Amino acid sequence: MSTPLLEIEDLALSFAGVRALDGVTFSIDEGELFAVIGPNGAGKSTLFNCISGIYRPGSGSIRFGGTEILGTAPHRIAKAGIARTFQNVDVFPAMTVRECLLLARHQHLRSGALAGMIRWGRSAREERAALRRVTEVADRLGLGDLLGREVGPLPHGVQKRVELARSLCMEPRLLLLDEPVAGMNHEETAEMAATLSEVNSDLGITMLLVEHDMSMVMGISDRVCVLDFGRRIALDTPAAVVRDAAVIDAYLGGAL
Ligand SMILES: Nc1ncnc2c1ncn2[C@@H]1O[C@H](COP(=O)(O)OP(=O)(O)OP(=O)(O)O)[C@@H](O)[C@H]1O
Repeated sequence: MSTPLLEIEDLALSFAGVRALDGVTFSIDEGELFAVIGPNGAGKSTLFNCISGIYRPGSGSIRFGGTEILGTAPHRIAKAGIARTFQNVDVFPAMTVRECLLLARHQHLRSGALAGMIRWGRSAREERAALRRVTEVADRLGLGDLLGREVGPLPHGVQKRVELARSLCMEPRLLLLDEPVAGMNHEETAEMAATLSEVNSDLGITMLLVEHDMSMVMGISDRVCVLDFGRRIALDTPAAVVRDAAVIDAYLGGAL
């Protein structure tokens, strides 16, 4: 059997006595669309912040592609292939969609400013490749016609797409999606769910999704992990999780 892409083992983190994560263990295989759900305060965002290196857990282990990443700086974790989107749209409003995506893509350009001045040939080639990649991603996410538009005035649902596009421009192996359909209407939610499924199956990008919209989660996820008060109370297929008595009691009774 191949090594899982992400292995979370016995992860624990407390804030002033509050156990935000309490011995959480699970692993995600390459290519999976994996969801983490649970009531408010269950520890979902804390988990994301531990994986992306923003929080340092008190104990446990996080292995990515077989390598321990716990204690690694956030920019190195991003460079290693873990990208994330945020619960609240976090894009620069005065930038155009193209500028926004190029900025993300820049992380992958090998030439720095000085190298760019000395070896402008390679730098120019990389810039052209970056533009090509940005255009491809924008087209895939239905943003092709909006590349020259400023992000600020765009509708919320489109801004969420720009955020997704930005993370895809980093060519991640693992994408952490923090409430990708929060604040979206029914139609936008259905479109985003279809896009995430496509990106997962067509580009083979493994996804870890946190989301409160249960019909969306259950419709697109391969497996679902349920947290409650920082502890894992279930880990199974969507069909099994919706029938789990502990999950219904802790969360789904209210969410469905
Ligand atoms: N920086 C922090 N300082 C203190 N307590 C925190 C901090 N971050 C999270 N917590 C606490 O840790 C627990 C888990 O919070 P977390 O935000 O991870 O939950 P969540 O599942 O993401 O909730 P939601 O669905 O509302 O986003 C909560 O009790 C929260 O109050």
